[in-house]
Amino acid sequence: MQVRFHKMHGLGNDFVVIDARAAPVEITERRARALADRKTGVGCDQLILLERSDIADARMRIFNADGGEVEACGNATRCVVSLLGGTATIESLGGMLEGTSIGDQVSVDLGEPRFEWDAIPLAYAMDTRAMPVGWEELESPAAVNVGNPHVIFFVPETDAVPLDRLGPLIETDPLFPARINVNVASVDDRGNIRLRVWERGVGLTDACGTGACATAVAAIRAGLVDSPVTVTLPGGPLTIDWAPGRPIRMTGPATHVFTAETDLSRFG
Ligand SMILES: N[C@@H](CCC[C@H](N)C(=O)O)C(=O)O
Repeated sequence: MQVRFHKMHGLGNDFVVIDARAAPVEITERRARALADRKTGVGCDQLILLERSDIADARMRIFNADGGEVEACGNATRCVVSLLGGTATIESLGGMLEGTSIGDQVSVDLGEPRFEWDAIPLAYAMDTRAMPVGWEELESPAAVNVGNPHVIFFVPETDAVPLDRLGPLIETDPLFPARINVNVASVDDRGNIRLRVWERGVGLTDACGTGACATAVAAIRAGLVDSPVTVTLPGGPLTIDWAPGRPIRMTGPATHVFTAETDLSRFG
């Protein structure tokens, strides 16, 4: 079965986007994992499937490179808005999203963050501003759900953290029944944060839009920075705007790399 796909990225966090609004496409966990494989498939951090929606311009389904379907992806949301053009609404497992493209920049509204321990979700009750837990030098994280679950460690220097070793340990810790995205952040000043992310179901990525949102929200909530704040990831900067009781707004680039066709039956 031949399908057309778009290769896109947001600050290096890359996607295979299949537009299945006109003709349904079946994606299984095995097929998503095979498509995402960088050696034998097309290669991407996330596979994005666009379907028809009765309540929005499109329904966005997100599959991590390990094949698991998840609720939210900030960088992919910007890419999908730029693909749909102008101002677009998107239905997702994480909630209703809305965004606008202005040149190569896309601004998206990701809804309100959740802080309750069972909304993260955590295995048991604790204060999500500073949780009394730690993994080696990473201690007292905050947790925020921005459609998907994030834990955030504020550290003096992000590059000094062995995230490739600690990321998988934290992602799969029983404290996080849905697993978790792991963020390590350094606050440079009241307008700037540096961030590295170990993504659930993927590993280290060049950028994570929801990670930037969760980190900015945790830092604003802790009084460490002011909104809007620039969050700089290895792939580049995102601007995050948030105040309590308001939705999170993220602005950054969306890049279309190429459009091609592939035979889906190759991938199981
Ligand atoms: N790259 C994404 C996040 C993708 C989903 C995440 N790995 C999860 O499992 O929740 C982003 O830009 O937000």
